[in-house]
Parts: sequence; C-alpha cells; structure tokens
Amino acid sequence: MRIGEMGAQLGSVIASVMFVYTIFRQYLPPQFRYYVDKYRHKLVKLFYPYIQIIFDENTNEFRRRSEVYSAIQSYLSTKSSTNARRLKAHDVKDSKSVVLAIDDHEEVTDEFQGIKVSWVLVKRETRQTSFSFYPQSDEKQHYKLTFHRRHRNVVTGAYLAHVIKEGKAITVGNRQRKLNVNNPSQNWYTYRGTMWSHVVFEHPATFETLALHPKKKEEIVNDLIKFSKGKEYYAKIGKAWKRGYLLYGPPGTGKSTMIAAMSNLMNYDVYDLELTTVKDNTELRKLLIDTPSKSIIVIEDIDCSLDLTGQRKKKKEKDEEDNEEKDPVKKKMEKEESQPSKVTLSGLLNFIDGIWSACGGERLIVFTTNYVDKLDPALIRRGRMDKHIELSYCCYEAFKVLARNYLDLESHELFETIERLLGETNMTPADVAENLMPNSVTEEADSCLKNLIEAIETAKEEARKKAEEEEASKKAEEEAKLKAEKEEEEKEKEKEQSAKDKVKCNGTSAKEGDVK
Ligand SMILES: Nc1ncnc2c1ncn2[C@@H]1O[C@H](COP(=O)(O)OP(=O)(O)OP(=O)(O)O)[C@@H](O)[C@H]1O
Ligand SMILES: [Mg+2]
Repeated sequence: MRIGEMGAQLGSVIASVMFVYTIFRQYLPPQFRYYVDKYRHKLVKLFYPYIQIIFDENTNEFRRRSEVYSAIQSYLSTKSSTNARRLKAHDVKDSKSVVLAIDDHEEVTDEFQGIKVSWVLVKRETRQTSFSFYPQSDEKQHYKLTFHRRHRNVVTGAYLAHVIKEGKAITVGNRQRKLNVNNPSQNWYTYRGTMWSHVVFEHPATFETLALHPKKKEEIVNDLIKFSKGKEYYAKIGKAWKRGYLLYGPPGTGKSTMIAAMSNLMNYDVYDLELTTVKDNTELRKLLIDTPSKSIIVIEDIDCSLDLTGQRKKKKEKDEEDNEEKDPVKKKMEKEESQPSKVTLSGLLNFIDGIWSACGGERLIVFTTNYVDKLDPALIRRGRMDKHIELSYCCYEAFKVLARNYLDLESHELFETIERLLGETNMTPADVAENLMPNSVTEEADSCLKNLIEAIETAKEEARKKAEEEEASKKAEEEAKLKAEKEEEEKEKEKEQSAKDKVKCNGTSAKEGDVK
C-alpha cells in the first residue's frame, strides 16, 4: 500500500474514532474525560505518524496563481507520466507543448535521499457567497504532500527547494520565448497598463548557423554559459548578475542574428527597446524595471537612438501643418507622440550602473551599432559593456559555415578561389548568404558557388573603381586647394604691389607740390 493511501486510511480511522468520541464524551465521567483529552493529541500523533502539507493553487494576493503551485505542477508532470495511471493533459499559457499532470485524487510517489513522499491533487467544490472583483472558479484545488514525520526537516528544507528549483527549470525549458517591444507611454492605458507588447519568438538562428570565425564563436558561447552558471560567483564578488555586450560592425554582418542566437542558446526572452519612443528617463527606468529575470534587453543602433532630437523636431513641425484639420484629442495624442525623446545618455548610464544592480536576476543588455567610433566613450567603457564584439566582413571560415547551412557542402573545388577572393575584398555575410541561396529548386551547388564568385569579383571591381574615384577626387581636391592657395598668394602679392605703388605715387605728387 502507498504512503498516501496508508495515511489516508489511517487518517479516516482516527477521524471516525474522534467523531465517536465527541458524541460519547459527555457521558464519560469528568475525571476520565480530562485524561482522555490530555492524551488525545499524543494518541493521534502516535497512531498517525504522517505530516501533510497543502499547496493551494491561488495565493491570497489578488487571487494570483501561486508560483510554488505551478512549479510543483511542472515537477510532477515529469514524475506522473511514468508513475501515475490517470493523467490529465492541458495546455499552459506560454508553454510550447501540453503539460501532463496527475488527475484528481491520483497519487504520485517520489523519492528523495532515500525518503518516500506522496503527492495528491485534491479538488474541492466551493460556493462563492460574496461579490468579488477577482471572481474565482467554483473549484479550488491544491496539492497535498504526505511524508513520515521523522523526515520533516529534510522534506520541508532540501526536498521542497529541490522540487521548486526543478519545477521552475522545467517550466523555463518548456516555455515559449517572447519578443517584447515597448509601447509608447501614451498608449500604456490602452494596453491595460502594460508597457511591453509581445509576440512569440521563433527565430531559427543558432550559434551553429552563425557565420563567424569558430574561435570567436567559441569564446562568445563560453562567455554566455559562464554567465548563466555564475549566480554564486557574481554574489561572491559582489557584482550584479548582469552582463553587457556591444555588437558593432557594418550593416549585414549578423548583429541582430547574433542576438537571436543568444536568446536561443540561453532560453531568454528578448526585450527590444526602441529608445526613440521613450519619453524621458523616468519612463526608461519604468520599462527596464518591468523586465523579468532571464531576459536580453536590446537597444539597436544606439548611436542613432540617443541623438534624434533634431530629426524628430523637424517631423513635429511638419505634422503640425498636416494636423490642422484633425480633432483636438487626436491632435493632442499625436503631438505627445511627436515630442522629442528626452532620454539622455546619463539616464541610460545611471540605469546600467544603479537601478540595474538593485533588481535581482540574470539579465543581458546588448547594444548594437554600425559606428562604434561615434559612441560616447562613457557608454562603452569596460564594466558597463563587459564585452565588445566586432562583427566584420565575411572571412573564409565564416563562408564555410554559410556553405554548410545553405548548400550542405563541407568542401568543393571552388572553395580555394573563394578563399582567395574573400581575402582580397570586403563582402558582408548577408551578401554572401544571398548569393548562396539557390534561385530555383533545381539550381545546383556548383552554380550557386559560381554566382558567389561572380558577385565577389563584381564587388572587388566596384571597390577598385570606387577607390580609384576616391583617389581621383582626392587628387582633384588637393589640386583645387593648391590652385586656390596660389591664387590667394597672387592676389596678396598684387595687393601689396598696388599698396606700394600708391605710396610711391603719393610721394612723387608731394615732391611735385614742394617744387611748386
Ligand atoms: N554572421 C552571419 N551568419 C549568418 N547569417 C548572417 C550573418 N550575417 C548576416 N547574415 C544574414 O544576413 C541577414 C541580415 O543580417 P543581420 O540583420 O543580422 O545584420 P545586422 O548586422 O544586424 O545589420 P544592421 O546593422 O543593418 O542591423 C540575416 O537575415 C542573415 O540571414
Ligand atoms: Mg540589425
């Protein structure tokens, strides 16, 4: 017989005995009654050596679903599928697959450090008598954990911590990741107070498919894994469990793709923060505090995001002209929307250094830029952005990854030519990938590689022409400058000469006057 069943039967026997006792208690002589009452609890303890803990589905706080309950449900979903005979399948919000749970009143046993415990899902009908802003269903359910009282310390300590940790890990593993974007603040009310809107994140990019030099790739992956396992380490050194990455390089070199690969590797949600729609630093702080643990906060094109005031002002003036006919409410909203963003560099820095450290949990912050030289050194100094990653033009190693991804090719006679050509010219992985993509279903790998060679040669030729043109224009500029300088010199000389002539002329006329 299982623990739970044993406990339940013993429990019901004791309950029946107690029930009979309360009926006949009044007929007992007072002295005898006193002794029975005194030893009743000890008797119960003696005959019922089990302890039960109840885990309610909802918390008292706004009737929210209890996180502990959800963790237990996930934990038991793995135990019950092998253990229980009656299971229930249901879809859980944000979960990738159906979650299997034990059916009502079905018992699941578990073992931890040699200790046997039992779990039962209990459902109770309730009748709601009062009006509530948080209407509850008529059913209440809870998990009941039963174990022998001699294991009390282990079960309430290490075992429950283990269940919650495992359960949370299973929930995270099973969770559908989300891509979040910030709502403009004037729309927070419309979006029921939510600052972020989300869609399901299903980007296929991984570090395996990312075209990058293997050494660099390995370094980044190791860095991320070390970070994800570093809770104790960060606590020990007294540093917030956060890490900043700066991805820089020309357009089409894989910065955004790398962010997707990071999210897939770490299983983190992405929070894509559009700074230009954030009104001010206070709003920025609210948005960032609202990001949960295990998230990647992304600010793309950071060089453009912090300096848009001029551009937005122009837009605003233009909008004002267009809006003359519109109704006042709409006009006001649009006016607010076109207000220049007042997010400042110091606001962002304060957040990275200050508030960020205060809210616990692992977070990555990733900035991307095409122009690293344009960034304020204060923003990218080490400690704020822990790792600077340059994503550059496609090298031969990166090309091999793309050839494997797009054409299933490990080697080919044309690879040598491509290696040579890629060493001579700059081509982004995006362009290489575009050329490797077969134009039709029947197109062979051979012809794709030839297309690529042609494209690289064209790019090389264009780069050569561009360099020549630049050289010519530079030469012409220098010549024009020299000419202008010469002309200036001549003009100066002429001026000097005419001044001298004037002096001479004045001298002569004065002398003539004297003679007169
Ligand atoms: N390193 C890479 N590995 C694999 N694919 C790549 C890589 N770089 C670019 N690509 C391909 O090119 C496309 C554009 O790349 P991506 O958007 O990541 O570039 P980016 O560096 O973010 O550019 P931008 O600076 O314009 O935002 C991607 O969809 C991807 O298919
Ligand atoms: Mg990008």
